[in-house]
Amino acid sequence: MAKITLQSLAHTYLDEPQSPEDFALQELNHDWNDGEAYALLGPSGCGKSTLLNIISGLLIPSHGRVLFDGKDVTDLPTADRNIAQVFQFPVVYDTMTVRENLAFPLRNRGLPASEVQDRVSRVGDMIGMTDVLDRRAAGLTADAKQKISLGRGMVRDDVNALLFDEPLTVIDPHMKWELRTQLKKLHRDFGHTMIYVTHDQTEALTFADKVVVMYDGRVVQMGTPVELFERPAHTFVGYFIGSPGMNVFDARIDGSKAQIAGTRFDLKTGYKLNGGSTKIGVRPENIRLGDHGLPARVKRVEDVGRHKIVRLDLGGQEVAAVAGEGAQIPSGGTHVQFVEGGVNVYENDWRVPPADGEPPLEQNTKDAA
Ligand SMILES: Nc1ncnc2c1ncn2[C@@H]1O[C@H](COP(=O)(O)OP(=O)(O)OP(=O)(O)O)[C@@H](O)[C@H]1O
Repeated sequence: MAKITLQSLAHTYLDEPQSPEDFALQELNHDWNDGEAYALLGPSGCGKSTLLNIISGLLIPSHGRVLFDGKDVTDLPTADRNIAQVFQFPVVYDTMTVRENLAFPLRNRGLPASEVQDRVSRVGDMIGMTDVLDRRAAGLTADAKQKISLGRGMVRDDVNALLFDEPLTVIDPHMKWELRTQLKKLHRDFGHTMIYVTHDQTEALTFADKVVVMYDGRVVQMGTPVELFERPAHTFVGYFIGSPGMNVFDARIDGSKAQIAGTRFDLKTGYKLNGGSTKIGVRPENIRLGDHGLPARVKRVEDVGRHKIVRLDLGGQEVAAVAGEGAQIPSGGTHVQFVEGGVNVYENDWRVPPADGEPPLEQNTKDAA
């Protein structure tokens, strides 16, 4: 396995870029640690495939370098990077059996027959295809063929990295869950460096140690699922992660005092700001309804099983709050309060940490007084 370093990496598909908007990938500098599982998450067109293709060698970046364990591989073709890749759609040899397909990357490298057999039966089990190992791939469904592709990607344990580009798109929902669990187990057992591209937050958050969130050609945050949830570095991360996403309010902030829709309140901690546009982000899970706080009006209540989502109007801004299954929701006028530690402050859409430092993350969910 290898540590992957991206040095001043950027990419434009244009020959003569005129402005930052002409870049599909804005400049980034990152280390992807050896043995960690990363998810690359973001909406369509944000640059995920561009970045993955640069790492895999399918695309030579217009700017910057890619290093594997300190060795510059920027100009090396995919075949010389010693990586395994699984794409959105199956790549299998139809004339071969499932077993031969799975064994192919191992035989190619001259592994002894007994080792090939061992690994193939283990991977066959992992993808739920033990019973059909001796069937030809030609007659199988697209779903089954994609499982073979996944298995082939996972069968070698000597690759620098395993790269997945939306590999579960054609898999049925139950098997998706199963395969994700298996991929996680594979990572625990073998410690591959894995990069998994997806636009599905559930997939990203359940699979990865670290999630890399991309937006508009930029990496806006690289963090653990808890960090992304509790401290979104950019308002986009707050909005994109979570269901519903984070509420983002236009706010005036002066030291430790804030004002939303004409009502002032105490943030309990100060923020050093530089005169940019300021916002406050609060997760729906960190909003309580009651007799005190910011005046709001209940617009509707959505019952989603284990909890309710309350949609409110706060001075013209829409707010979502999560309430317990049995909670009594007032109709019409009410007040909203923010849970202490559940408030994030943003300037020009980037998070500003409290001036006196961050409290530990696990203490972040105490109820407000
Ligand atoms: N071969 C290409 N030539 C020109 N522009 C491209 C090319 N491939 C991608 N782009 C552009 O680069 C930007 C990033 O695309 P990319 O495919 O990397 O995004 P993505 O996040 O992987 O999207 P998706 O999830 O839809 O695959 C988009 O604006 C896209 O139109």
